[in-house]
Amino acid sequence: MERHVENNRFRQEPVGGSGFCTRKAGEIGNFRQDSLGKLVAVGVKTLVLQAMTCADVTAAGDAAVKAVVGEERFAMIQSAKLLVVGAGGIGCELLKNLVLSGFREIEVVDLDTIDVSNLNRQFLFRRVHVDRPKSVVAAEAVKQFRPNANIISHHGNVKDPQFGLEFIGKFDVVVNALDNLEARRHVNRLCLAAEKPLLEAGSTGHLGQVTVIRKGETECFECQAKPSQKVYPYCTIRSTPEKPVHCLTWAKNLFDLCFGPEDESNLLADLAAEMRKFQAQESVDGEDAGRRIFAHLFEEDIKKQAQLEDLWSDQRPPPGPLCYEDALKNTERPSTDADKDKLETQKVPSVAGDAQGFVAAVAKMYGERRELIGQSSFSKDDPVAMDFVHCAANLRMQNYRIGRLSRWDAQSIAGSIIPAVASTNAIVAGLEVVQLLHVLQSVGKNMKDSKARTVWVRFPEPSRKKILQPSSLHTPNPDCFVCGSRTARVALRSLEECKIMALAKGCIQGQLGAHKPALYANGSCIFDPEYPEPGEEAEEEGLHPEWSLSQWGLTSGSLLQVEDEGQGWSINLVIREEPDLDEQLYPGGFKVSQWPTQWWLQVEAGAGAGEEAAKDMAEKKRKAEADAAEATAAKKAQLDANTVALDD
Ligand SMILES: Nc1ncnc2c1ncn2[C@@H]1O[C@H](COP(=O)(O)OP(=O)(O)OP(=O)(O)O)[C@@H](O)[C@H]1O
Ligand SMILES: [Zn+2]
Repeated sequence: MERHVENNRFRQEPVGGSGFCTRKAGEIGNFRQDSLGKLVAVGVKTLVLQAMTCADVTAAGDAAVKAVVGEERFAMIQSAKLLVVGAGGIGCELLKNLVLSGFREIEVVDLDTIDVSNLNRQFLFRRVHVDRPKSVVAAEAVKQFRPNANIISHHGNVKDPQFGLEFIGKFDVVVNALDNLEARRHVNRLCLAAEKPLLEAGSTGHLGQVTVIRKGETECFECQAKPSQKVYPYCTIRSTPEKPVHCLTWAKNLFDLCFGPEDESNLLADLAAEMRKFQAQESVDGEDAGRRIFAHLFEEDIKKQAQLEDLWSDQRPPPGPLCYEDALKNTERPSTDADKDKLETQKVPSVAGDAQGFVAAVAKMYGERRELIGQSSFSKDDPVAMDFVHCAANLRMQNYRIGRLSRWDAQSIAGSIIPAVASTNAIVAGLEVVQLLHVLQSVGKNMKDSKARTVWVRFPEPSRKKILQPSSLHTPNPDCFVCGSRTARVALRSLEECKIMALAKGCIQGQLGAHKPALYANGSCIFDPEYPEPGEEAEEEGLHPEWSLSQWGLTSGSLLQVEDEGQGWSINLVIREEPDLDEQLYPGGFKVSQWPTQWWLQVEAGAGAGEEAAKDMAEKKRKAEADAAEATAAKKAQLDANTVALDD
């Protein structure tokens, strides 16, 4: 039995009540909460599900669809050019629905290959397809339903440059079936820049959502802040873990620290120099490095932590160091009666197993993965990374007397996994097609006058016994830094200490979702994504990624322009030094907020200076925005000039 999971968490649930429009009889919201099976059977009047009953190919299918939607809509369906992003749980259902609904011009992008764990819910795939690209197999499969459909597949990351503005510009509508925030943010920005409508969808267990985004008319994907990942206080992770999740967070940071690019926002960045020592030699022996890292982290560092008397009490005893040889002797596995029905990965290993597993994972990184050292980052789907994190977290749990975990449980927690439900994906994909029809019919009209809605799938706690809940589309948030004011504030602890590369990576990429941002101050480029690390080439270009913000002449209140050409997105940043920025809440050293004018003024005025200060700030802000607009225009003119020169 394989584990089948997905992590499609994407949006907070609505607060309920206001904002939800009432359902009309016969529309998609007319379901009752009897069961999910009944849900699919009862009240289904949608085009999608009607078309799905027609398993047979081409003409008969087309005739059935035409009979349901009428000639005019059918012509619209047949000519619409669609881009589907993602061919996983929702994407497979979506592609099948689209071709059975008569759509013929479809391109699909997916970066992944088929894993055996996908087969229980991604019904276009079979065991023989394992390891083949999802986009290619999905396109082949749905073409069998409708051989007259023109389906083009792309095996690649939608963030790659070939899927930029020009590519997106070819389509009438983009339909997302993704599972992660970064890719969604990226496609959102591309669609805004290319002025193409976007259908956004996601599911988490029994919850799902579909919504419509059209520039200037509806909220974009980033108009509302997304629930951010839970942040644990730095000292809990670094010194006083109490729960397995604290140790797993530590281990994920450790993996990135050991095998990823330099990152000052890593919670264990203070260990970087020591870890680099283990990697310093040209031909590091992986096993040896593993044992030395083991001794450093689980024995020596723990001894030091145990000596910090202030941290420990009777309720919280100091951690116990673990030496490698002793760990190898501890071969007993904690087992229960229930264990006999479990898979091996569902059982907790012995401490010896964890110690050997840790060293083996390090050895693999230095063996078959050697050329990826310095470029890797933790993924729950990467077996070597997951082995490393599971064993490292368990060894730390042993240090701190916290109950260790099976690999299964470690993977669930480390990947924030909520099991995928195939029915939810099917419902969400069906709703996407319904909304797609509304969007196509709204071309040239105001979105407000269309039937397009955000629709929530809520189970097992539906609102007023309705599992499907439509709500009106919201107008854009004027303060949104992506589609609205385009100005954000970043507070940082120290301009003196913060390097420009840390700002670009930790804050502008990590928190603001930029893909490859270039940073400008006073019209000059101070960070170029082509030269993200210090080196001779960067220096030749007059760039110094390792310089601090004060070395670049920035002061509290300075204005920066961020340009992300790949995303067709730009933003103005006002930076502000806040030495008291809470270290626990903002371990990366940055706090980002949008530019809600009133709030800014209140904070500044509230700091004591009264109305005068408020006026002063308003004037400063006006000037800052004018400067920003001017600088952006100057940069654009410069870019245009460059383009002409190159073309010549
Ligand atoms: N940046 C991206 N570019 C292209 N495709 C992407 C990108 N990010 C995610 N995807 C694709 O989106 C799909 C999402 O599908 P789904 O949520 O079912 O995830 P999964 O990877 O198939 O399942 P699981 O994560 O549970 O193993 C995946 O096929 C994934 O490869
Ligand atoms: Zn927005």
